[in-house]
Amino acid sequence: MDARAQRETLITLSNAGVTRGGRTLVSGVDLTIARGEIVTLIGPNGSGKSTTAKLATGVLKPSIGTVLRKPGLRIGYVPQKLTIDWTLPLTVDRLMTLTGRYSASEISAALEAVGAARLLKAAVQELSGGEFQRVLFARAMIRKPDLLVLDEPVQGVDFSGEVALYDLVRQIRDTTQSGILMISHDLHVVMAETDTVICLNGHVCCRGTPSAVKRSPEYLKLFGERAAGSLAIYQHHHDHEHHDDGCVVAEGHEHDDEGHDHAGHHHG
Ligand SMILES: Nc1ncnc2c1ncn2[C@@H]1O[C@H](COP(=O)(O)OP(=O)(O)OP(=O)(O)O)[C@@H](O)[C@H]1O
Repeated sequence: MDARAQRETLITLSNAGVTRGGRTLVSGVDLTIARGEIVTLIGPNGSGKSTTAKLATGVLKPSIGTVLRKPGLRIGYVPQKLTIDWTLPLTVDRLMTLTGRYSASEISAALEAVGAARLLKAAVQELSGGEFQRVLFARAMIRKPDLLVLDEPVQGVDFSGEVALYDLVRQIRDTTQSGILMISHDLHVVMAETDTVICLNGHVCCRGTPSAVKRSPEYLKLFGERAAGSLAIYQHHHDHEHHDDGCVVAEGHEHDDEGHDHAGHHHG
């Protein structure tokens, strides 16, 4: 069965907007997120990205328009910043239980799923930027969310770490079929797998696939001619198939147990 054809819509914003004290923070946002879909919000500082994400998650109520969420929608949130008392010792397994009660096996499985199993007993203060982001992903995923909201998932991470984190986002999308709403605060990278980029500037400036947005006159007008170079699209050319067990299907072979050569992936 075609998974795309039966994708369940998780959230629908129709002409949604927020006003505060007579000021419009964002308006006219139409947006849907379905299961297995990646939507990325971009735009300059103060353009309404966080406000739009808060409308989607229900943290803010719309002043104008409507926001519909699938009943019982479970949301996992990876924050841009986490307020932690960095002077107190805190291990990763303890961090995982600060906002919910989970069994040791649930915690291990969540860390395993993001490639961070070995960090279980590590001190949060000693993690690298990329390791910390992975732990935050695990903390969001342990709730088995229908929708994962990622507020600037790659900040504080170097380029190879970025590549690894985008790989992880794709893997989470593929394995869990959760919807993903990403906020990119500094426009530098949009995942090529993003189904829809929504470029905000207090309203929806333009929208579409990453490459369509990059070429759109509204986008170029907003960010200038240099913009086309600044919106780097994180490419992942998937030129092979995977078996259910994750093994690569070698061309002309039914199953290749040693077929873990991912030379076909190009990151750039
Ligand atoms: N609770 C609030 N009350 C009043 N104004 C607010 C509130 N929250 C945000 N704003 C204003 O709304 C506008 C949009 O803010 P928002 O945080 O959504 O932007 P953003 O695109 O996420 O920005 P950044 O990239 O800087 O994080 C800004 O001008 C901000 O100052």
